[in-house]
Amino acid sequence: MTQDELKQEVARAAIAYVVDGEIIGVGTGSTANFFIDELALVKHRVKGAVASSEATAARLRAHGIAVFDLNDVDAIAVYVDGADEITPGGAMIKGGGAALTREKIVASVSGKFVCIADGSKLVETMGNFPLPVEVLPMARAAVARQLRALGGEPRLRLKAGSDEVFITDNGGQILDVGGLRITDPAGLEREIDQIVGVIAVGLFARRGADVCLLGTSEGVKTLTF
Ligand SMILES: O=C(CO)[C@H](O)[C@H](O)COP(=O)(O)O
Repeated sequence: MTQDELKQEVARAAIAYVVDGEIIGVGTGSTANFFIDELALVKHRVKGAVASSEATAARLRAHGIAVFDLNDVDAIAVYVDGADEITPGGAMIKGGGAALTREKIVASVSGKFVCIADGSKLVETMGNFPLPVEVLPMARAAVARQLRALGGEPRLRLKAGSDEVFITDNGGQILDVGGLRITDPAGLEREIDQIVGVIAVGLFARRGADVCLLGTSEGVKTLTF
């Protein structure tokens, strides 16, 4: 099976977690896009969705799914999103698609985080995938120095195929931090969160996944944490 077929399988499996009559939290990225397309097939069952990015909001609306502002929503039962890496303990690196801050906010008010990922995302120790850190543009160099002091190798994210700096939905910039071997995800998350100028770090350890639907050649495996 191709990686895209595995993503589609887990996206389809995640529909089992949709709660009737509720507002669903929806993540960002190619796997989340497959989920949105599956959600569209059962859209009559849900009240609508809270989106973790402008791209996700646009895709939901294109399918005729109502998009709610998080400020108008008290609680979200289920949040469905992909990951760049996930450990057997449910900690994740996210933000390859640059939506880490809004993803973290929506996940923080959600009762259950359902991670959907192809099997290549499961790792014993995170860090092969450069850790995204969203920063205020004026603090970029100062934050980068502190990330270097933690042993990381930050690189400013550019727009694909261009020399222009990538700007997030929030007006932030992203430092992709290579060279880390993340043996204490919650500790590193806390440490990076404390750096002044950081908007959010793409480590989801203190609020990790509750369930991971992992796409493998033997079918969808369900990991619960
Ligand atoms: O965190 C994310 C976006 O900010 C995505 O969930 C992550 O990058 C995985 O993406 P994909 O489903 O395309 O592999």
